[in-house]
Amino acid sequence: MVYTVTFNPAIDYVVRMEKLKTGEVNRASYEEMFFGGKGINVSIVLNELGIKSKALGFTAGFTGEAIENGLMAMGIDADFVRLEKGNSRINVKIKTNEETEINGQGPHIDENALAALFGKLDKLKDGDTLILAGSIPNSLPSDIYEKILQRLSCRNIMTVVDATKDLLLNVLKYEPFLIKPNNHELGEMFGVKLTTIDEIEKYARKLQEKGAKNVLISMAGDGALLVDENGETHISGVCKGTVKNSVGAGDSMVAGFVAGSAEGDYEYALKLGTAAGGATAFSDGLATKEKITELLNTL
Ligand SMILES: Nc1ncnc2c1ncn2[C@@H]1O[C@H](COP(=O)(O)OP(=O)(O)O)[C@@H](O)[C@H]1O
Ligand SMILES: O=P(O)(O)OC[C@H]1O[C@](O)(COP(=O)(O)O)[C@@H](O)[C@@H]1O
Repeated sequence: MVYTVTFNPAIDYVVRMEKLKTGEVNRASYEEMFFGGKGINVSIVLNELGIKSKALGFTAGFTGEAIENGLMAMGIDADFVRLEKGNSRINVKIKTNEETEINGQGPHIDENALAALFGKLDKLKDGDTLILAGSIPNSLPSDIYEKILQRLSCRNIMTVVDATKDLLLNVLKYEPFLIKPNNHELGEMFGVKLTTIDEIEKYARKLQEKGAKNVLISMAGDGALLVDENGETHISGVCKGTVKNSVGAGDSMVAGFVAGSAEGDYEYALKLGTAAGGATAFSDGLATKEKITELLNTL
């Protein structure tokens, strides 16, 4: 069974306008809402690819209820811990000729709620896959992902971590199966600006030296680089199309890679991940199976 954990689910409120004028009233030419947060996005795209997962994490208030109902309507199995106070986030994504995002902090997660999540994670069995994805609310310490992996380390569970900075660096010693920072996040972790593919590979290998098995570096419109667990480097192709909304492209890539590695080798996993990422970038919402297949055939 595949489990995703989203500590900080969100409703993604996407608005389009020609130009964003700060300090003025702006009127949107398009608006849409999507149920998101990184782990949830991974569950949605896995579902498109025919892989059932259970979405875990925390929800709160009326927005949390809407997220739970939305996932149920999509046929996604979820088992969130309901927080007593606050509301799940509404993340604002403003599309002009560039993308501006305002991601909320998220509700407070207290010790009882955290213990409830740990109780659910304790039920994972050998052979299960656990995908930890996204930021954590400020109320939690930055070693929370590390604590989860430490707790699971005596079981044979395949782990995927899509996070940044310390949240990611702290887990590497538990040898996650896959990590997927983007090229900017990779540079940020080492305090450097990465401009060439050789530099990106060099720093991806540093993450592997710290313990990660497969290091997948996404590079938006420039595709992705994978250093696989056998030490081989793969450079993806690039999908061609018109970008509509790249929110969730990284999560889609994670879902595609996980689905692909269950079916074939790492070269295929990278292709499916690339197609899924591109399919989301070229759609108003997340990737559909149809769009992923269309792009996969071009790679
Ligand atoms: N504009 C684009 N054109 C083609 N593919 C894209 C585009 N944006 C994203 N993708 C695909 O989706 C993957 C993940 O996107 P990226 O923006 O790097 O992730 P994140 O959202 O985590 O920053 C990329 O590696 C690429 O394969
Ligand atoms: O948990 P974070 O880092 O605040 O990110 C949450 C946001 O990331 C997303 O999951 C999209 O992530 P990506 O664009 O990196 O795939 C949105 O759905 C959500 O609003």
